[in-house]
Amino acid sequence: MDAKDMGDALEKVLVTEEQIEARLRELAAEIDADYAGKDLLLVGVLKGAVMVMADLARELSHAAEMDWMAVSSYGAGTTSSGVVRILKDLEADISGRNVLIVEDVIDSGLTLSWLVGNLRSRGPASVEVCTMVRKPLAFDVDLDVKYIGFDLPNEFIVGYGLDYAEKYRNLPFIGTLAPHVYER
Ligand SMILES: O=P(O)(O)OC[C@H]1O[C@H](OP(=O)(O)OP(=O)(O)O)[C@H](O)[C@@H]1O
Ligand code: HPA
Ligand SMILES: [Mg+2]
Repeated sequence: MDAKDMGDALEKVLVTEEQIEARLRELAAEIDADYAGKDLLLVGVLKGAVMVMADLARELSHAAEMDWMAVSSYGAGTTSSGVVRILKDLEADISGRNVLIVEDVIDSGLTLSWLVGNLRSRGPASVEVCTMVRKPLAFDVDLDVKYIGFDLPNEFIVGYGLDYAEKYRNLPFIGTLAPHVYER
C-alpha cells in the first residue's frame, strides 16, 4: 500500500487535529506552571512520541531540554510482547534532574512501567509522564501518569505518531484502521 491509499485504510477518526492541538495547549500550560523556575528534561520515546514531543515542546514557554530514548516492545504486531528492549539510550545524565517522559500511547502500560523504573534507578530528582493517549488496560498497572491527552477505548489506533507495521504515523489525527488493512 502506498501513501496515496492512506484514506482508504481508515475506519474512523477518534481525535481530530484540532482536538489534539487544543489539548496540547492545555497540557503545556499545566507543565509550564508545574515546572516554573525548575530544570526540565523532556524525554521522548521513539518513534511514536515524535509528533507529540514536537508539538508539545513548541507550546511550552519553559526552556526545557529534549532527549530521546528508543525502546521497543511491539515490533510489527498489534499486541505488546512484554519484552522491552533499549534500542537507543539517553545522551543526558539524568541524575538530579526533573524528567518528563513524553509518550504517544500507554496501552498495556508495560513499556512505561519498565521505563519509569529504569529511569528512576538513575537517580533523577523526579520522573513524571505525559501521554497523548491512555487506554483502559493501563489501569491494571501501578502507574502514576500526571499529564493525559485523551482516554480512549481499547481499540488499536494509528496516526499522530502511532503506527501499524510502521505506517500511518504521519496522519495528523488519531483513528482506527478498516479491517481489510489487517487482512493483507
Ligand atoms: O503500554 P504498552 O502496551 O507497552 O504500549 C505502548 C508503547 O508501544 C508503542 O511503542 P512501539 O514499541 O510500538 O514502538 P514505536 O514507538 O517505535 O512504534 C508506543 O509508542 C508505546 O511506547
Ligand atoms: O493502539 C496502538 N496503536 C499503535 N501502536 C500501539 N502501541 C500500543 N498500542 C498501540
Ligand atoms: Mg509501534
